Amino acid sequence: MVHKGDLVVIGISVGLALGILIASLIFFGIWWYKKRSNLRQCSNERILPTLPIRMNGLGTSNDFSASLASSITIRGSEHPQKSSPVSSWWNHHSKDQFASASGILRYSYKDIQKATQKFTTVLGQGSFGPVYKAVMPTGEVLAVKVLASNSKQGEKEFQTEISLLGRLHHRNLVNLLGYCIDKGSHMLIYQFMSNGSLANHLYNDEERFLGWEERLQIALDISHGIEYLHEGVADFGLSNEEVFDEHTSGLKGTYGYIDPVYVSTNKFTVKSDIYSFGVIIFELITAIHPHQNLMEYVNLAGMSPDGVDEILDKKLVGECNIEEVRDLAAIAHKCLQKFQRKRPSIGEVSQAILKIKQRLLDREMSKEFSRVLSRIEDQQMELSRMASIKDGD
Ligand SMILES: Nc1ncnc2c1ncn2[C@@H]1O[C@H](COP(=O)(O)OP(=O)(O)OP(=O)(O)O)[C@@H](O)[C@H]1O
Repeated sequence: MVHKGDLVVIGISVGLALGILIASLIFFGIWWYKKRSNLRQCSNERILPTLPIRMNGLGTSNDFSASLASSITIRGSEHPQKSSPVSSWWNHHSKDQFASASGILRYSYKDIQKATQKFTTVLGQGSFGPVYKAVMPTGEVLAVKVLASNSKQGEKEFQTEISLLGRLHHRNLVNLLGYCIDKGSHMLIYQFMSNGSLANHLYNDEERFLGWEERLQIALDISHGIEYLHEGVADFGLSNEEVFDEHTSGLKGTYGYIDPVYVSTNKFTVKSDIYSFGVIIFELITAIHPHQNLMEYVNLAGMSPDGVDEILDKKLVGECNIEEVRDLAAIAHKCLQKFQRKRPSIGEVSQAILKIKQRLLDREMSKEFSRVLSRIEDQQMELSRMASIKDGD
């Protein structure tokens, strides 16, 4: 026989046990949900790594720079900016402006509009859109590439690309410093190259003349820049296989430099860059622009081993070693091979250019050595002449 009092005690006990069970379930549920969110956040961070903010010009020291293929800008004596003015500028702006996807700066449309004087300071035009000079309130000078407005790329996709581009650091590549995605515009913000483009130096008579040794060095620097992109950035997924195709990217590149295989197949590979580089090497040798029938001249010159002598830049005639010119032309011809598999890798191109450069340096050294020797001989003759005069006395 169960008493009424016992029933009450049992009821309370069961109620308490149920309450504790439900509370534990709720607590466990919240804990489990938080853990899941943290995990998701961690995996997102792995995809979009947060990088330290870089200041313009820091860590770069080289004379010439190249971005992929035809984008060749000559680096001048940019002085590294001290971090303090940038930091103080930072303090004067709202934090939202700098919400960065990858550690590089995010600029507002308004700031870029002001810095480019309402987009009137055009530096040049590339296949992705116009490039403007921007002077920031700190005095910092930047180059702003405004991407074509028909881009359907979403903010997240754009930021993912920025985070990849922001991880590229090489002394022969122009640094990406920031970006702007605002009012439907997509912009990339680069370190400003005060010496302008290679084309400017080759085709503008008012610019300083580029000697043979400098041109060889430029070819080598470009080669090293491309080598970093092709072989030094392992986690970028760039390989001998297709890099991207027309369906996702659209046909891009400047007429005259684009690999005909890419045009006909829409498949872009590292060998397409090799082709573009071949065109640039011939520009360095001939100072003929691709739009001025460069390829016709090159094809004619390719018919004989010394054919390049006929198309050598007139300013270089008598100013350089013709064997070195022919060797560089031979490398460029290989880069322009019709079949991509016959084109050399960028590593092979760098090695071949390096060999020419080494020969040039050896030649310079032996010239200097003979100069010193002949000076010593002159001095010896002068000494013995003086000695014979003294003996005569
Ligand atoms: N960082 C920079 N500093 C100074 N001038 C620049 C800079 N970047 C680009 N320019 C100028 O803008 C022009 C266009 O550059 P952009 O990189 O858009 O295209 P490109 O290299 O000429 O061709 P492509 O679009 O085929 O790569 C260059 O030729 C150069 O004159």
